[in-house]
Amino acid sequence: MHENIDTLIIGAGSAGLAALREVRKRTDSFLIVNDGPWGTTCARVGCMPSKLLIEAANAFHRRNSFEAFGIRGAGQLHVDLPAVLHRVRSLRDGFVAGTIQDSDAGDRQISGRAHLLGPDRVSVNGKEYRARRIIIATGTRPRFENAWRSLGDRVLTTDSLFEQPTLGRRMAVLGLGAVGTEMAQALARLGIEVTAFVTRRSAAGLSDPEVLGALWPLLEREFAIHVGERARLAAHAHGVEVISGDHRVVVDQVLVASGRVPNVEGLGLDTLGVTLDEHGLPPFDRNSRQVADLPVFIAGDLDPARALLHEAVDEGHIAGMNAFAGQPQGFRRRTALAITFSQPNAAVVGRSFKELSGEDIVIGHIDFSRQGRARIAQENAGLLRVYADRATGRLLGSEMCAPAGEHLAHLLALAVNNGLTVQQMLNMPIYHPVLEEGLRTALRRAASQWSAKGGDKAVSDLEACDLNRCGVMD
Ligand SMILES: Cc1cc2nc3c(=O)[nH]c(=O)nc-3n(C[C@H](O)[C@H](O)[C@H](O)COP(=O)(O)OP(=O)(O)OC[C@H]3O[C@@H](n4cnc5c(N)ncnc54)[C@H](O)[C@@H]3O)c2cc1C
Ligand SMILES: NC(=O)c1ccc[n+]([C@@H]2O[C@H](COP(=O)([O-])OP(=O)(O)OC[C@H]3O[C@@H](n4cnc5c(N)ncnc54)[C@H](O)[C@@H]3O)[C@@H](O)[C@H]2O)c1
Repeated sequence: MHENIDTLIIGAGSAGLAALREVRKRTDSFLIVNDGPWGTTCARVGCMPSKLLIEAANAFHRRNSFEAFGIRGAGQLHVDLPAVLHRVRSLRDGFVAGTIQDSDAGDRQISGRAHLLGPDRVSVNGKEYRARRIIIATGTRPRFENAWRSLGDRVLTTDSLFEQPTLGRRMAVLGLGAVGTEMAQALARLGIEVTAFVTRRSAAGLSDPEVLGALWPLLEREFAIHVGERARLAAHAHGVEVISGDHRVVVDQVLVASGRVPNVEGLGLDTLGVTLDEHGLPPFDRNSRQVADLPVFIAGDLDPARALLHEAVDEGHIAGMNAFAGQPQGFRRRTALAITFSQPNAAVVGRSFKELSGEDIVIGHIDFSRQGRARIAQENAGLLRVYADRATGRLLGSEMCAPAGEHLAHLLALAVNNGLTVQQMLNMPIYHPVLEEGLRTALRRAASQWSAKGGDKAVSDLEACDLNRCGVMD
């Protein structure tokens, strides 16, 4: 026995729920299937609880600049970790409840693990469904070695970190991608003695060695970083021993942040009749999300190319729309934008330094250690670099670790998205005193390289115009 439906969505994360919004506009004959807890990775164990922890950590960290501001008594403050974690969960639960409520599909949502039986057949909880269209959005899970399970709650991932009633005094963090960088700094700022283990000198997804070179010592000022062999974990009388080559550290708990793996096991992608790649994924078009020429679409982090919330949501919408299009359409994707919420914020906008390698580019920079507004706020650290095409002056990308970098990165993304040149960016008004003046310095330095005279002062931000026709006051 089987049931016929029009559309079946596998996975109710941010991508699956975005697809659901499109599907509901087009048919009532749908089913969304989710394995495990509802409420999305982002709200439950990802973006939201991590930012909640970071905000608490940064609030406490601000006490370190109080003396400089002339505010005394900061030494009296202390962190109540159970209270911090309670607030994280409490607000997080509200975000999760909102997500569940907004996406409620009544009896057309079921809990269970879906297995494909072919491009139009899916089994869930022992029942077979035949669907005209299938959207697969099963996301990822933290990379975790089976051997570590015996160490119980001493080895955490972001799936379990925020559920802890409290945390140990000493923690190791494996990996300094976005998760590791954000969490290592936040835990250190909450007073935990953190040692990060990495296999190579890289952090926060930065590819520009100068920007990484600016961020690295700032991180090292807050927690120890060991670069070496892949870390091994062993039970120890006083916790867990983390071993990397000759380097050994005993900690109370370990946070594994060494990446995420796509949820493809047991999904039955091999029944689609197409060749799977080394990650177990079928061939699909990144702009239309269609798998080969099948009525099957892929969305979200399952495809690791752009494993970020706004991209997962875009992909869900694209998949949902294209599932009903006679001829699936390719959508122009947004300018790349990735922000790691360390302090200073690390960000990559547009094309990264690595992606531009070998191209004829002009680079402008600003070192925030002497930037006015950053000094006023006692946040004067970091480096921002902009990359522009030498031939056209168009801004191509940027990498940074900068105070309020999250906002500067959005401004730059808007410019890259709209194909603006460095000179066009310099035409925008910039207030005083703001951090954007730092960005302007970087742009001016880039612009000065097109000037015959060279040097910062050779460039005017305003384009010359006929005095009779422009610059007239109303
Ligand atoms: C700690 C952390 C912090 C993050 N912070 C940010 C951030 O600040 N900004 C940002 O942009 N991004 C952030 N991200 C990334 C963001 O969370 C993801 O891009 C997003 O959640 C991906 O959504 P998704 O729908 O692809 O996957 P998910 O939300 O994981 O949804 C997939 C769903 O499919 C289910 N599933 C799996 N297999 C099956 C099956 N066989 N049958 C049925 N259901 C199945 C899963 O259980 C899950 O519920 C963060 C991630 C983490 C881990
Ligand atoms: N602010 C944000 O937008 C944000 C925050 C967190 C996560 N995310 C997203 O979630 C996804 C997962 O992030 P992530 O940081 O877990 O993964 P990641 O793949 O970005 O980083 C993992 C890092 O761990 C290193 N590593 C791998 N094995 C290791 C080992 N054995 N020991 C030490 N280091 C090891 C890798 O070289 C890599 O640098 C990413 O796609 C990221 O974009 C985004």
